[in-house]
Amino acid sequence: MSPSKLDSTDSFGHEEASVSCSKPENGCVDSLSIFHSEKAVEELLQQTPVAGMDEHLIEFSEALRTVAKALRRAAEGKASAQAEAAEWKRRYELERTRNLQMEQKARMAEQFSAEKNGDLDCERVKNSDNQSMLQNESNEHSETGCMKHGIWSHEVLRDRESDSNSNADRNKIMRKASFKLSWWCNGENGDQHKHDIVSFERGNITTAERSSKQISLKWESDPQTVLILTKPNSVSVRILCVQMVRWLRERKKLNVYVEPRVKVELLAESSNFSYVQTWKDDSEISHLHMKVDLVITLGGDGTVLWAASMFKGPVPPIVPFSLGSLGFMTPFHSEHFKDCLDSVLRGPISITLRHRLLCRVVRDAAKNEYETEEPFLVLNEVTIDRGISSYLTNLECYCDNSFVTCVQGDGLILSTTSGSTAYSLAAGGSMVHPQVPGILFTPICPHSLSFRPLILPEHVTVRIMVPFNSRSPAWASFDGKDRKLLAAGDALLCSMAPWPVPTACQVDSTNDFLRSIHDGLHWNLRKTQSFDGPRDRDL
Ligand SMILES: NC(=O)c1ccc[n+]([C@@H]2O[C@H](COP(=O)([O-])OP(=O)(O)OC[C@H]3O[C@@H](n4cnc5c(N)ncnc54)[C@H](O)[C@@H]3O)[C@@H](O)[C@H]2O)c1
Ligand SMILES: Nc1ncnc2c1ncn2[C@@H]1O[C@H](COP(=O)(O)OP(=O)(O)OP(=O)(O)O)[C@@H](O)[C@H]1O
Repeated sequence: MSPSKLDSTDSFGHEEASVSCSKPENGCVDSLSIFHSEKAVEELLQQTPVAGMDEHLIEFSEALRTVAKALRRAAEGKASAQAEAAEWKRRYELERTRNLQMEQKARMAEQFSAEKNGDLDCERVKNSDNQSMLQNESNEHSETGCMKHGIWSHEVLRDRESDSNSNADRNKIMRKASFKLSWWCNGENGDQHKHDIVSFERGNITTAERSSKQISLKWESDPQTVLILTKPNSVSVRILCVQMVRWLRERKKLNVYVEPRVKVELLAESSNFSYVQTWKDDSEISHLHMKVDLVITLGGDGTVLWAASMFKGPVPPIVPFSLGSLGFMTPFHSEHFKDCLDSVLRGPISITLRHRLLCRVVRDAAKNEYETEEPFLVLNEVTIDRGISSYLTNLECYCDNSFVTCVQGDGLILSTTSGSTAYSLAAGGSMVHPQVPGILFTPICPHSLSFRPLILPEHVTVRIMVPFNSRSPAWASFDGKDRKLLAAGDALLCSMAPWPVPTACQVDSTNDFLRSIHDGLHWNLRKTQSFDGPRDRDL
């Protein structure tokens, strides 16, 4: 610190009044020194005025007092901003730790499940009559378990489910079909499984793992249970659902789950549908991912969003049939449903791993109790907008701990790459291949000429905060649903979720994406220029 000193001695030889104002190294004045300065001015003014004292000295002292007050206010403001920043940093660290823990938990659960299944298999090999079948399985497992031929992960998800109401079913083992995933990249052969993302050998930086790979799913045991989700209030969907349920049960011998509403519709059609399974209360939905091998959606993109929203953790592969108007994420045609499902059930199939965003609302009022509201998982986007308010939205945006910008406009969209062709596109964002991991940062009608959309990397946490000086609250909505009020001081934290949504492809993820932007959006449709006309003859 280097104190700057203002000394004055009046012309009558009075005692020297010393007003010191200390200045820290970062150039900001600290509040303690300002307090001393102000006190010194106060003391100076309280001294009995000496006859004939220069009026200028009084004016000067008044001015000095005003300056000291202003400096004190500034320092107080800074201190409170620093305290707030520290608080947010703490919350950010908490969020990061929580995400890491969640990922770790998921990994451990996977490992545990794989180990458990390994044990289960061994026991069954010993005990079961059907030894040969299990022997084959166990051979397959050991092969995939060691990541041969660039194939990752053998995931056998099984759970033992005993139904207490039925003796016959008591010992029934409900099996989830196991599958393996593999992926490839142009130019790579058997060497995909380097785990270093970036290697630095002999001074050359090379990347081994890139995220946009075509992923292929191969069943290791036959799928047995299918969940069908349908768009409500559609006659064509209802008719197709009836045909599909029958075919899956009678021809494919599969267990079929539907939503309670659909079960009622099916029973109204025929009492033969009593074999169709459903759930009684919503808490059972959280266990669905352990029972279901495959999810089929009959509807448009909204039905795919609906299906994804039902799974708050891992999502089984989804086969989306198109019965909507646009169908960006629904590549399968309902007319050919038998052929499509035959080939999906047989495998292998290309899948698109659609990344989701994990969004958490943090209330200012809940500063000290971090665990407040249930997080949301979105497949398309989270939108923060002005709702019914006619004022500009004012949103402070941070990426990890760095300030990004202040959005003044109708709002902001934080989108996945799958959502890049939805609301974000309408707001001027770029279209991005769904397998590119990243967070799109797209303003809605910003009142600024230079606010271009951004794409942020996958590993960041974005924080959107409604500042205290905002004229109105903001509203957050998740895939166009569940609106939440964000009052001044509240914030929304958003990061990449560990559970993507695997959707089956018609061809592969790139082909399907390009088909969608051509057929669905008529992207870059223009009449081809004719050959006749002027041309560069001399080049
Ligand atoms: N101005 C806009 O474009 C706008 C406004 C509000 C919401 N939306 C989108 O609607 C979505 C909710 O869909 P919904 O079906 O429940 O509502 P909805 O019935 O209002 O349909 C919205 C439209 O967006 C299309 N869509 C949805 N996801 C898409 C995607 N990933 N790529 C391309 N198109 C997509 C749907 O096919 C549908 O035509 C939101 O997540 C949001 O992205 C768009
Ligand atoms: N199983 C379901 N239960 C409740 N609501 C659903 C279900 N499936 C879809 N929805 C909702 O119904 C609405 C319309 O669905 P969807 O987008 O699939 O049909 P669409 O509008 O005809 O298709 P498109 O969007 O392609 O034109 C969406 O808001 C979606 O959230």
